[in-house]
Amino acid sequence: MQIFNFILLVGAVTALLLAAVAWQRRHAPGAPALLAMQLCAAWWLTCYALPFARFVPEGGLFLRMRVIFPAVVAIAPITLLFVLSYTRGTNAFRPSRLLALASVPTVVLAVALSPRYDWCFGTWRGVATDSIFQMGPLFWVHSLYSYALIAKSVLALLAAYEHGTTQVRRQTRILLGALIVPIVSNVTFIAGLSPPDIDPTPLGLVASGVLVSLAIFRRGLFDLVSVAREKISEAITDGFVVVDAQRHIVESNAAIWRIFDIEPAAQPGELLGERMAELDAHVAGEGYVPTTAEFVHGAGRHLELRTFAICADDGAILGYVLIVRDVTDARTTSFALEQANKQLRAQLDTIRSMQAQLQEQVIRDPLTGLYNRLYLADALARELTWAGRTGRSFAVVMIDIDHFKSVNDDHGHALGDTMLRALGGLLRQQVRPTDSPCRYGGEEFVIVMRDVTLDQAVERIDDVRRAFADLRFASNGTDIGRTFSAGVALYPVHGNDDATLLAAADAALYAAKAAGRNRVYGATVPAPASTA
Ligand SMILES: Nc1nc2c(ncn2[C@@H]2O[C@H](COP(=O)(O)OP(=O)(O)OP(=O)(O)O)[C@@H](O)[C@H]2O)c(=O)[nH]1
Repeated sequence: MQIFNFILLVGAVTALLLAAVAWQRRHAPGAPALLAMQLCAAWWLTCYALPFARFVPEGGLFLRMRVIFPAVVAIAPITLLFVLSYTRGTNAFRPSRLLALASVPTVVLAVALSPRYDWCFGTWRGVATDSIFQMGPLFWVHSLYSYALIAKSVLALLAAYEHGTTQVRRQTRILLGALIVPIVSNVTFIAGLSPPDIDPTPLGLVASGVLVSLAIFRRGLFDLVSVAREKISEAITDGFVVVDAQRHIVESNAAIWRIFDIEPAAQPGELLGERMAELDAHVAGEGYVPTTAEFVHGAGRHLELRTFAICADDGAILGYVLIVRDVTDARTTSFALEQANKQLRAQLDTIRSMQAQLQEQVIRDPLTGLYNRLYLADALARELTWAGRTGRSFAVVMIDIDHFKSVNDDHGHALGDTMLRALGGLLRQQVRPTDSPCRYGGEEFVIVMRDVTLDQAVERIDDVRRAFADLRFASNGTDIGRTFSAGVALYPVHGNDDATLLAAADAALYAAKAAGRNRVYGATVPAPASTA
């Protein structure tokens, strides 16, 4: 019996040592739960090792049971928490889940410790060391609940084993052993296979502690994973911070503090909003949605933020991961590119407008500003197409200033130019936007007039004729003026192509000149439309 007690005490010390190791690695997934697990085991083993029956002969064993109870009821839920945090890689749990896990043990503990209802849990028959424990209904509720949780833990470990790496498989193999040994010893006790006054469950816990030490020290249960994670998190240039559902900082890497240029959090648990308010806004409030955002921090630092929620199986949010990338360089480059693009676009606009100017120069007569002969060819082709398609008519008018040679000869070339410009101005003013007035060459002008009858065209040109005849030009103290003659041909009456129409208009002009000048003749109407 003394050897048995000695083994239990050694087991208790081992459990305490394991709890100390777990405390040192308390940020590793599973370490806090393992710490609690080992404290329970140490408590259980110590109570078992102490000779209660010797101190209190009457009911000493029952007293021992009562002192052990907190550890007995807590160990299965804590084991499940250990396995879940190890397999999921996080120590974060929803409070409602923790409460649900604690509910049955709390009720069992309350009933078992109450003197009135303690029989529900079990009774001791016999006296002192010869007593035998008779399990009550609550004992079975507690046992079933504990076994359900342990079964869930075993299944979670098996799943981790199935999907895990070689390293994880080695660890889970040992952890499965550490779970199964106490189960076997406990089943032996419950099934009555062990001596009635000896519960081998604590011995199972001792063996379990030995296996867990093996997993920690030989298989790097916490070290390998956390060291690798640390190395990776410090090596990556993106900053990250992990917060719980209440937005307390759980984990972060050096890059995030570098990016924000602030002192790292001394220890986990600080509020994100107090350290990095810009980030907090993206995960605060109801109705979280994953974010990809860009914002400017401090003096022109461009930061790109991505957020993810960490969710429980039922979708409830346990926390958030925020990843921040400094994209200042990329933005500066793209800004420079944008500027260069702007400049290029401005240059392109200049080239385009110069091109348009050149085009205008190609089709314009520089003296009068009217279209030139080159444009006339295009205008006539366009009108022919339009008239052919619509079945409408158009007129071709040819104008020639009368006795223009004498203006040059008697008053100088400059006055001749002024007169040509004046007629150009008149034509521009008096024709419709759809008409095309052109300088045909020398003192000859051609106008293409869209959608007119012959009479309308003659009438309009006659108005211009009168206006031009009224113009006076000063020369050496005297006023001089000139008139023009014009011939009008109509599509399709006088021709179906440009050459025929121009020839018809020219013939009418010739007739007008021959009839005494200063008049407008329609091509088919020999009689003058008007005379001066
Ligand atoms: N000032 C000036 N004169 C021009 C220009 N182009 C042609 N001329 C002159 O226009 C005159 C044309 O005269 P003619 O063809 O003989 O005809 P006209 O004197 O007008 O006589 P009719 O047409 O028969 O009434 C010539 O003296 C050309 O030198 C020009 O751009 N500027």
